[in-house]
Amino acid sequence: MSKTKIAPSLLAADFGNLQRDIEMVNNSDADWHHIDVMDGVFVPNISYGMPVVKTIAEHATKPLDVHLMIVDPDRYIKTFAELGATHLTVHYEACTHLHRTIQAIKAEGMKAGVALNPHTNVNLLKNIIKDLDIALIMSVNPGFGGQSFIENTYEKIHNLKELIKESDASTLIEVDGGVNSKNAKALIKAGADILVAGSFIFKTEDPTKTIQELKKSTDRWSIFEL
Ligand SMILES: O=C(CO)[C@@H](O)[C@H](O)COP(=O)(O)O
Ligand SMILES: [Fe+2]
Repeated sequence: MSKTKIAPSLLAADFGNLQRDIEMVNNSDADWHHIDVMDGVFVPNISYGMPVVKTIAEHATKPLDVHLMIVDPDRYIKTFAELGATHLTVHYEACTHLHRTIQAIKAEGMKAGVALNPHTNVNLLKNIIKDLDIALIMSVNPGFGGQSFIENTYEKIHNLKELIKESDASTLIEVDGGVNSKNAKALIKAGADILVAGSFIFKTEDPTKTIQELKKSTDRWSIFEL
């Protein structure tokens, strides 16, 4: 099993000190910056738009994992590529022509991901899984940070892992929402490759240390203990 990646979600950062928090992630053991873009239509919240993503991209030194919670994401694929996104994830529930959307993301030189809401069955990815770099399982309803983890996520990850194996695909499984040091081990055991964590990291006194401890544990679990 390869090492689990940690992607702090900047949605939980202090926006009054955004540069400081981006630099904290740059200088930490984290692997990616996770950037949540919400439109107030697909989800009942608006996070931030292009000028903020541009600022994040200017200061970030690690891959930019952009999670689009917007309707009709095709309209903005090129823009996010120009802004510096390295990974672009769209929602299954927001795309009519998902295959075309994934092709368009790849054509812009980005890794392509599809996110599934908690109610969406992982088997719906069967006919596209080989084309996906990432499948993102939402472990809360998208739209807000700081929500409680939904327990049937483990089963969904397990089933998705089976689908990936059966299909001979190399898709990575990302989990997003309510992730912390208590559920991380079981998530990795179920098959998660990337853990997104917002509140658990940014709402602690020393986020750098929280990332360091999470990374140390996940390295140990993914390599030696599972
Ligand atoms: O996409 C989302 C929410 O819609 C996430 O990326 C959250 O930002 C994760 O925050 P926590 O649940 O870890 O606080
Ligand atoms: Fe997210």
